[in-house]
Amino acid sequence: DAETALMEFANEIDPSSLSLERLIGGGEFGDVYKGKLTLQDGRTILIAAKTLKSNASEKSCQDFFLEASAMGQFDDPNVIHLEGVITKVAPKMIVTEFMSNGSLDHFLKKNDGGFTAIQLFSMARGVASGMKYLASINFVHRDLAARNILVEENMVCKVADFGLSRELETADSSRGEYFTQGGKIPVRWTAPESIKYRTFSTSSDVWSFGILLWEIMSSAQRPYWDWDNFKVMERVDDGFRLPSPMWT
Ligand SMILES: NC(=O)c1cccc(Nc2nccc(Nc3c(Cl)ccc4c3OCO4)n2)c1
Repeated sequence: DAETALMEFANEIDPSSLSLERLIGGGEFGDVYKGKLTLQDGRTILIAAKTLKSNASEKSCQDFFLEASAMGQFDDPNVIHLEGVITKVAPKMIVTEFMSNGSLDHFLKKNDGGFTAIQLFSMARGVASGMKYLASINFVHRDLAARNILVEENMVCKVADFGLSRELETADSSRGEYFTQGGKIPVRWTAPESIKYRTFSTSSDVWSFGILLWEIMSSAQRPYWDWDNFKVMERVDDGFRLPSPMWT
């Protein structure tokens, strides 16, 4: 199960080496804090710690540790780095490197129009590089969007938030598809075949990357604007595609 997998891919952090400073976000499973971690070599690094609510369901606990065990297997400069987990005392935590500029959608909105084309392309390239790495190890993200990309002090972008990602379980390796049992699908970012047949693949992640590029070039406007999800699905099925954002 997820906790067994976790032990193989994640360090158990001694809670006494961790200090939490401020709340930086809230999520489905719990809150995210900025903090400091003292490493075994004595160095102190900035970290982010995602906590698991004490009243979390068994499924939430499994999903929480699935995300951590996924991150623990990754090793790429454009994929968020897992420092470790706390599982032996409450609250359970996932601890990662700290990305000081937060999520890409907020970063783009906050700096609306303030970036050069080179800066925007550099952010896009970083995401593409992280996703190329994930595809090379057969990981399908399934929720690639600007909200799930984190931005470092030097504007380096890293793929994060693997709550929906799954290792490719390919019945038919030539097609490399993952079948999902159910659960919410982020319609505006999801490929038509994934919505229709609930099949996800590296190809469907590429579709999501295209929507993310539109977000980058439009200062994180909402894809398809104020259309409801049914109109998005219907019009995309009919061949509609997002227009190039106006970029002066
Ligand atoms: N500057 C800010 O105010 C700020 C706001 C939001 C996030 C971060 N930064 C930030 N840095 C790293 C990770 C996260 N969030 C996150 C994710 Cl997405 C997945 C799993 C996990 C996380 O933290 C520990 O485990 N966040 C910084």
